[in-house]
Amino acid sequence: MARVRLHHLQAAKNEGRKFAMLTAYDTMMAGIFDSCGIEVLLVGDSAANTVMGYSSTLPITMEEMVVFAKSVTSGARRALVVCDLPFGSYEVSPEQAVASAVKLMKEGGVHAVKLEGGQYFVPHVRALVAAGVPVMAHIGFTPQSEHALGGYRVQGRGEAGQGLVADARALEAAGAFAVLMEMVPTEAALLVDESLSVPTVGIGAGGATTGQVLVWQDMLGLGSGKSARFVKKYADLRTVVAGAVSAYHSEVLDGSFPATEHGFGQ
Ligand SMILES: Nc1nc(=O)c2c([nH]1)NC[C@@H]1CN(c3ccc(C(=O)N[C@@H](CCC(=O)O)C(=O)O)cc3)CN21
Ligand SMILES: CC(C)C(=O)C(=O)O
Ligand SMILES: [Mg+2]
Repeated sequence: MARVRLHHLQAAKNEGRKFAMLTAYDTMMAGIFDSCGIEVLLVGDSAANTVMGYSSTLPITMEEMVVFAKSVTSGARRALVVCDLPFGSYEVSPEQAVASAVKLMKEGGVHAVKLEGGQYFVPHVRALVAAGVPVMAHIGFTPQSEHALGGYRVQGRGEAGQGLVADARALEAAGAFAVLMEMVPTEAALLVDESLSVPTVGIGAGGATTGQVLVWQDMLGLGSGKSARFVKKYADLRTVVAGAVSAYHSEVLDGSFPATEHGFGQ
């Protein structure tokens, strides 16, 4: 199958079809998701949480993102691979944004980048697009600004919905190929989607967006503890993994693993 390209995502919007996006951070999971037909893989800075154990996405570095990006692109044959620009790698200037994106494309092999923020980042998006870097914009709840936003909370309620529309339109005009919305009211996301020609992607943004995205450890039930309202658990991998690992553990202790067939003859 040929690579998913930007115009395929645009065609989905134009023709009223949907596409699915899922995070990936390593080559094996990327390969599985790709073979399932997931259109877009996101090398999310959520790797800071899901892989590295940080409590926010702020600490992850460019060097670390490059490692995850390389791992994902080596496992993805068909999916479009989008990589988050991590906190601190683009805000300073359009030039900084281009330098960071070029590194992720050159060393990580990704096809596009995603950056968090509204109208303020129009010059950054313009510079990236001019340099040949496809950009997905991320508005609504932007985890890299959790301290500025005052915590993990829904954005764009009431009057603020118009602010989302203004941001989204400005980012589209700057050349963003898609706009992702995180934790915004369903009605606000619908309004944004209707205001844009480019596709939208949602996480906790209702069903009106062209695309949906989830963090894979959330949707496959690998994590412990309570997950966000927008997560649907499609599997309980934590229980599956714990069961298998416990069986291995007890078989090693009681000597039933390895059996004869796991050993080599003379
Ligand atoms: N594992 C994981 N899943 C994610 O979806 C995710 C990350 N990590 N890291 C980066 C960002 C942060 N995100 C998150 C994480 C948690 C909530 C959350 O706990 N939401 C609560 C409270 C919402 C509120 O108070 O309004 C919820 O119940 O949805 C939201 C967004 C989304 N992203
Ligand atoms: C939650 C998604 C949209 C993301 O940005 C990430 O996984 O880092
Ligand atoms: Mg992210």
